[in-house]
Amino acid sequence: MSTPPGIPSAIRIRAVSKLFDDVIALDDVDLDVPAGQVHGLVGPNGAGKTTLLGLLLGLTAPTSGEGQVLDHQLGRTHAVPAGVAGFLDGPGLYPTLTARANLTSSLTLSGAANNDDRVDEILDAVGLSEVAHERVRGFSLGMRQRLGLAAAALAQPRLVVLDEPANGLDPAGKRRVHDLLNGLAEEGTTVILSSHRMDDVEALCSEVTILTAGRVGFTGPLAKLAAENDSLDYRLVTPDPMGARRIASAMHGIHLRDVDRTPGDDPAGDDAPGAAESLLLGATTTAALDELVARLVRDGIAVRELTPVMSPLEAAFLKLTDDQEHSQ
Ligand SMILES: Nc1ncnc2c1ncn2[C@@H]1O[C@H](COP(=O)(O)OP(=O)(O)OP(=O)(O)O)[C@@H](O)[C@H]1O
Repeated sequence: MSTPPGIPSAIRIRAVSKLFDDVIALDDVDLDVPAGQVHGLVGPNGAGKTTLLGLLLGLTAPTSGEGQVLDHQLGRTHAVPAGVAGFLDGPGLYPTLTARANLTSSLTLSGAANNDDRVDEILDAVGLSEVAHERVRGFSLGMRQRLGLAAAALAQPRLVVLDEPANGLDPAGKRRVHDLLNGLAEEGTTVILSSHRMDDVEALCSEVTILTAGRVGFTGPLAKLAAENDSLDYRLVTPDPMGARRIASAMHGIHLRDVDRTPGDDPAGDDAPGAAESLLLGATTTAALDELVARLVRDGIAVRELTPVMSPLEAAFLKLTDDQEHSQ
């Protein structure tokens, strides 16, 4: 998906390949990320995600192709390019310094004036105020992740590049990280993050790039991914599975997969009136699904639950990965 007219581009990469000896880590990659977007990068192990993030951070240069990251040409740089912040393989922190001292020293290193209020604010945002004066060497993985993110945000970057930012975080820590990243994006910062956690990517990102074996399998809005899926599977929970089956089987765009009784839904036994069963069905379009619900309701068949078995992102991820495995 190219950057819409009028919106500045944060990342514009064209035909980039990266080889490590005879290993093709990236193969003819194009990528456009407009300023202010939270963009997800997903793909199986070895797909080239870290290599791509490394290029954005100036850690390595492409073998061929070209690209612009903020105002810089893609290439190996001595330090992370101005305006860019982030980390690969966990944040670089000083274990013998306190959390607070890590942040103030990262400000000093970046040449910015010390700003106690901003440091306090950011420590609070990542939920580390209470341990601000403790040495980082005693911190858990999740606490280090949050402190690394705080250091990245403190630099007031225009682009944040993150590898698995929610790694090791408990649900509360994850929510704080999500809030911080969304806050950065609202202020106009572009965020690009790589993750194996599809739920994180779906919660945070408006657009996603799926890499398989170094190539871009899909890039664009998550909504487009959903629309492009041939068929998604849904679980329908209803007390009248036979009635629902009859209606679903007569409909275009709906495919019955199987019937299975939902565990724990029927404590009174199989013959209990109103016992709910779940029906697995595929829907080729959301319109077909809407029509199914309308018909069920019209026939007085209760719909207790209708949920996707797999998200569009997960489904696309698996399909692209399968296609790639079969083509090898
Ligand atoms: N420095 C390197 N030297 C040699 N090969 C490398 C190097 N870095 C990456 N590779 C290879 O390039 C390919 C892409 O690796 P990369 O780490 O970018 O994938 P990834 O998508 O980040 O994987 P993961 O999800 O496992 O972190 C892999 O085959 C990897 O072995």
